[in-house]
Amino acid sequence: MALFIPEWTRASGRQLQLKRVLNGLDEATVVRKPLREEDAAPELFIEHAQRGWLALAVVDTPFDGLDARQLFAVETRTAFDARLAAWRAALPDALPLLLVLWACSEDEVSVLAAQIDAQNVRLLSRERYLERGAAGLAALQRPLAADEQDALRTRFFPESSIPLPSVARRRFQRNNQAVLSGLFLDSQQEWASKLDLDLPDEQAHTVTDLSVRLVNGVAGSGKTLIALSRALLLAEMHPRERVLILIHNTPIVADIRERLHRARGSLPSNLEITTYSAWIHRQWRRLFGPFLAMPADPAYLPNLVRSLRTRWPDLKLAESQLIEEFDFLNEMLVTSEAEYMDTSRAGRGFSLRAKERREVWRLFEAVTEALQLAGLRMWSAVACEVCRAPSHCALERYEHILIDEAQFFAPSWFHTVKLALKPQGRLFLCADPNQGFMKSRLSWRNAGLDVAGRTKKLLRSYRTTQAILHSAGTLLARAVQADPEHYLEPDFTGMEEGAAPILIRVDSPQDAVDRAVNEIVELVTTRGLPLSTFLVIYGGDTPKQLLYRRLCAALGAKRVWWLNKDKKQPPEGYGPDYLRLANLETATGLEGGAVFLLGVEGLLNVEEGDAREADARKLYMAMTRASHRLVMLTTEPVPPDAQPLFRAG
Ligand SMILES: Nc1ncnc2c1ncn2[C@@H]1O[C@H](COP(=O)(O)OP(=O)(O)OP(=O)(O)O)[C@@H](O)[C@H]1O
Repeated sequence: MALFIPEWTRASGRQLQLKRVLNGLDEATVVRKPLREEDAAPELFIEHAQRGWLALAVVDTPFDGLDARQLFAVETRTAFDARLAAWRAALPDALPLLLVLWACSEDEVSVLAAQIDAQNVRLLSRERYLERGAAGLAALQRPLAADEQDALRTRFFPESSIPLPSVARRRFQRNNQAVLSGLFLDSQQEWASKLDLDLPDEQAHTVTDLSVRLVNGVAGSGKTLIALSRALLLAEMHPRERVLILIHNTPIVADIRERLHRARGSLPSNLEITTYSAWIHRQWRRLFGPFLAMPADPAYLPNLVRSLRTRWPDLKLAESQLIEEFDFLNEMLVTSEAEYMDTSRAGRGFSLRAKERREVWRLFEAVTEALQLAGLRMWSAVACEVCRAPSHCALERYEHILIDEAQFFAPSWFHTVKLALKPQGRLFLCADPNQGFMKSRLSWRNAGLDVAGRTKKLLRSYRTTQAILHSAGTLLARAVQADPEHYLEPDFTGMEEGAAPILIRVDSPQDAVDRAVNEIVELVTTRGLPLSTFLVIYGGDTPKQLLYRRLCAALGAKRVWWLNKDKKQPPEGYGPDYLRLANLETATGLEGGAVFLLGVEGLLNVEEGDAREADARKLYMAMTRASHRLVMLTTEPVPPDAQPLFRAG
């Protein structure tokens, strides 16, 4: 069956008849309806990679109103001629236009056909349209030149153009023929971006909880593009509705804003793109007042835990584990000891016996209370406090909330997001379970989201090469359980082969810094690559200040955008060319033509268990940031089974 973009959810009787025929077209066919009210737009466009294009318009005027010989039809006939001329003028000459004259018999259509001299127009009665069926439509389609297709889509479907300039190269080919122009979303992406645009009224009333959609896609499959494209479209279609995009990571938000600024200048005033953290702080202040205080000293909380835990001397967990568990309790919105005893801790990395759980709960209560007395809270408690506020009237509300990187959102975060949706508001999630999953193996259902039957999977990566994705995927598969909710198998069809990641063995973290900087300088000077091609990701023991200083010394003091330092904007504002530098923990969503990974050896050589899985996902995320060249610098030998996945540097 053909792919309808957008889906036809609200079809009238006439449209149902029209659709019955369209349904018979094969699945390589796309049936698009223009979203904008425009006189020169026919009702729909049919596209097929081989057969080409066909425009279709339905004309309701009866024969009496169209027949040029009829005395009283002058006005309606003139209007019809003007419309036809407008359609033809807007369409490429080579694109056939089919007019279905819904209210005319076949004989009447023959009379009218003789009166019309427009080029490349075919008239059919409703009866003939239904009779000829999908095969009749297919026979009318004609190929268009690439520039004509681009012009057509730019005019009638501008919302499907790619909203961000890419810093990575495009990787796969459409039908193994023409290389994608890179101007537009592919049909699956476009379909996802236009889901539920016209939820019918009856359905809207039956949506009891909320309307949610999930796009689950492998790294580089265009999830961020889809979210942006949809948000821009919604903001334009509904200028009085508020649209919010939330992303977990600060650097990717800054990066997107910079790229959007380059591509479009300003954003629509009803669209906001922000980090969850900035957003929830704002919501908290709206509910509780201006003073949202958290411990300023990073040692405050561990010290507090250390002093209070003496009441439970049998508790053997490290302070860091206890704090992690408190975060879990906050994120799961656990309200009582009994509830905690019933909560699944699957994937938590360490087990707890019932007695330990009880003690952890009591310590958690004691810590929370002590913080409260000091007017403080843990970061993870902010969302919780918003959820538990006596009234939510002061919250900002939105008609549409879109979440990118939803795999990193905790249940309490989703809860706050739902509270901020207006009645009948829509939630749109993009996630890659391969890159992590809510810090533990939770399901969407655990997070209070029913995505069954409302999930779209994207398995092809535009960003990276087969070789890089294969290496990253194989390392990940060593560690994760084959659970479809938490692992997506990429589809390599049509992707550029590329070369395996480069592995460089060095003696120390300082050597890794020197070598990476030298390699980058070499590529910049010998190949003339712009700095924006490069993304340097550091983890673990990398001396980050040294890395930053060396990069600045080699490339220019203001040419390095350290995303964890200059959090909002590049050092000299938007415009100049920058190399980007990011901490491993906050590199999600970013991309680079050439990516250098330092300090990730700890992720390769990990023990069995849940920590191994979390680390493997992190490494997968970091490796798949690269579109073309991936260089990994390590101070330790790579495990023998992983060696064939790399080439020596
Ligand atoms: N249809 C397309 N045509 C050309 N390039 C595309 C297309 N879709 C995505 N891309 C490019 O692929 C890269 C990855 O896209 P994007 O960042 O949206 O993917 P993602 O799924 O969010 O990735 P990740 O989850 O790994 O961060 C970008 O450079 C984007 O411009």
